[in-house]
Amino acid sequence: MYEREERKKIIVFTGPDGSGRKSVAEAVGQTFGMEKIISFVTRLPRPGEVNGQDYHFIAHATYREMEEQGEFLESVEIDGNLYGIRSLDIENKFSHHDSVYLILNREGASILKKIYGDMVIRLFLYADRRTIEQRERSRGLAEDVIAKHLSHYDLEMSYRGSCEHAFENYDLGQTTYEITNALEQYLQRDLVDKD
Ligand SMILES: Nc1nc2c(ncn2[C@@H]2O[C@H](COP(=O)(O)OP(=O)(O)O)[C@@H](O)[C@H]2O)c(=O)[nH]1
Ligand SMILES: Nc1ncnc2c1ncn2[C@@H]1O[C@H](COP(=O)(O)OP(=O)(O)O)[C@@H](O)[C@H]1O
Repeated sequence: MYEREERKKIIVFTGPDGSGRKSVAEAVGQTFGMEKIISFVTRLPRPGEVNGQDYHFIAHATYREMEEQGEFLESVEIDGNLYGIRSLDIENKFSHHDSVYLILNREGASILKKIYGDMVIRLFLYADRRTIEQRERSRGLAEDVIAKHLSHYDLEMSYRGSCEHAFENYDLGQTTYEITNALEQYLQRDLVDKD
């Protein structure tokens, strides 16, 4: 039992918005057979976002009810929207998988670290502000969203030194390769033959 608990890991992808956390997390998640913990959010879905895949998109009142019931492990407000992780989701995923991953801002990452300690590995991704701005624009994000994201840039960047690992992300393939190598020490690869 103790040995199994030791194997359980929570991989947190953090860093400024637009640094590539989601793109890298999806690739690395597949390699290790890790399950993503999907957050609940009160913001509206953007074009292309899928409910239950990107987020659980819920009404503000529903979020508050869940919060009152004590369902959230952590809950934060970002630019007027509420974001939270349900405790039950982590427990359920852990009953079938040894490792899970999340994409969180610095606040969420530090709350999880406080709760789960050594089980949490924080991977900090970053790129320079100009590159991030260009990426977000070519991704088609609205100008007001880009501006809000950039307004958090310096604060998010200041979290780098607190994280277990940090990766500059300019070449997606290279970053994914480096993160996969770094995670080998914590996780076993999903060695299922996909041919
Ligand atoms: N603390 C915390 N942060 C979250 C949660 N879900 C998402 N985030 C982060 O909060 C920020 C949300 O920004 P948003 O404009 O919605 O960008 P998105 O990354 O495209 O969804 C991003 O940095 C997310 O990674 C959560 O449940 N808790
Ligand atoms: N190394 C990279 N080179 C070029 N574009 C990238 C790279 N990494 C991510 N992107 C692009 O940048 C945008 C933001 O990436 P995303 O993974 O959504 O970031 P985050 O989850 O950190 O906000 C996306 O359009 C993505 O395709």
